[in-house]
Amino acid sequence: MSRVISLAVIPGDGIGPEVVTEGLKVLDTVTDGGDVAFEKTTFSLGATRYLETGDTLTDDDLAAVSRHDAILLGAVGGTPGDPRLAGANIERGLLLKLRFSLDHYVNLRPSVLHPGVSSPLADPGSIDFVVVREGTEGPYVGNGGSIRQGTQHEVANEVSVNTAYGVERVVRHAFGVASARPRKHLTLVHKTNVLVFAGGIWKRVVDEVAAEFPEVTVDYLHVDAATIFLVTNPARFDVIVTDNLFGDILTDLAAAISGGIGLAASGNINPDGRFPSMFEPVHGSAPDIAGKGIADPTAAILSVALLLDHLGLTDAAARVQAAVAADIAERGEATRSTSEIGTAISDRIRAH
Ligand SMILES: NC(=O)C1=CN([C@@H]2O[C@H](COP(=O)(O)OP(=O)(O)OC[C@H]3O[C@@H](n4cnc5c(N)ncnc54)[C@H](O)[C@@H]3O)[C@@H](O)[C@H]2O)C=CC1
Ligand SMILES: CC(C)CC(=O)C(=O)O
Ligand SMILES: [Mg+2]
Repeated sequence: MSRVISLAVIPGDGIGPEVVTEGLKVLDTVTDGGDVAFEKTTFSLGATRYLETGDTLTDDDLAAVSRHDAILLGAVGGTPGDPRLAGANIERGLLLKLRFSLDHYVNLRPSVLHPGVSSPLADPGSIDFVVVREGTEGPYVGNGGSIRQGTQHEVANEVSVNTAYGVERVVRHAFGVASARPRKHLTLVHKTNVLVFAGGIWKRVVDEVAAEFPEVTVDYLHVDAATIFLVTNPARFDVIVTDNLFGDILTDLAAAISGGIGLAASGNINPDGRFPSMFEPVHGSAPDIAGKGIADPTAAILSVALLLDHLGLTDAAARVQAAVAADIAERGEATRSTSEIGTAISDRIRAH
């Protein structure tokens, strides 16, 4: 064995553990007999753990997770509105704390309409784009507050933070992604007509960095118009760069048009390599279907492919992607369980 990779596994809540099981099944298959071994440590973190212990992500948890080469996460969070979780804020206290502490400033979310997948769009054309979502700033940083809370005179704010440092590094990364793709096109999505300060910095930085990438063509869309074109002409997109909030929303829409949220994978990347990057499906813990064995594990499996690619294991990543594409192509209308899908994809990898 020439290389050992330490992997922190955070199955999380709801369907998280169900889809992570299938992701690991595929990871074990694709690395079986090779010269790379994954040494996995499972971390019990999430709403379930919070309800049992009152802990969300302690300093010790964070330090322990950080010591790994990479992280695979299922999903965290309980049923929206569950009063027992009202004070916990699992999403901010766990998921965002991980992304911020590990400096995951690139949130990479590819969307591809695979052959055989039915899109809700009448005429989707070709869908093959990647959203580069900023991962450590924007309105998600917790820069807000409320006065007179709970009264009729309450005033609440949630301020979007956009630093020149933070915007520039993610924009430069997005140009690099665009430059490496055949179409070499980048679309900035924001709302510069109204959010003049936040939008202004994004527009200025994109214009400046564009000069370093003359091979990349650039355009701009307001986020509301971007939602129109994602539905009417998704083929126009190659790389989208946008802030944390717009990227969150647009990537659920991107998933929906390209076959569903069960297929959408993502990577929270620390490009500098100072911290482990974290790979996870775009979807959440889906409490409405948890425990039924019907969640689609494909997004988690494709997240494993992104993880392998990030670690430089490009052959293994390509084998997982090919097996997923083949499985999707032959899916048809048949209903299979979460485990059956994971096993079918593993079997395809083994057979090739
Ligand atoms: N990265 C994470 O850990 C995320 C966590 N959340 C949390 O997850 C919980 C539920 O959030 P929701 O807004 O309901 O979003 P969700 O993504 O969990 O579910 C939205 C809809 O998509 C369906 N769905 C999701 N994943 C699926 C899969 N793999 N196969 C088939 N159907 C799937 C669900 O059944 C539901 O109908 C909340 O606590 C939320 O905060 C939400 C998004 C991301
Ligand atoms: C807690 C949220 C930021 C999670 C989410 O919806 C996402 O990252 O897509
Ligand atoms: Mg989201």
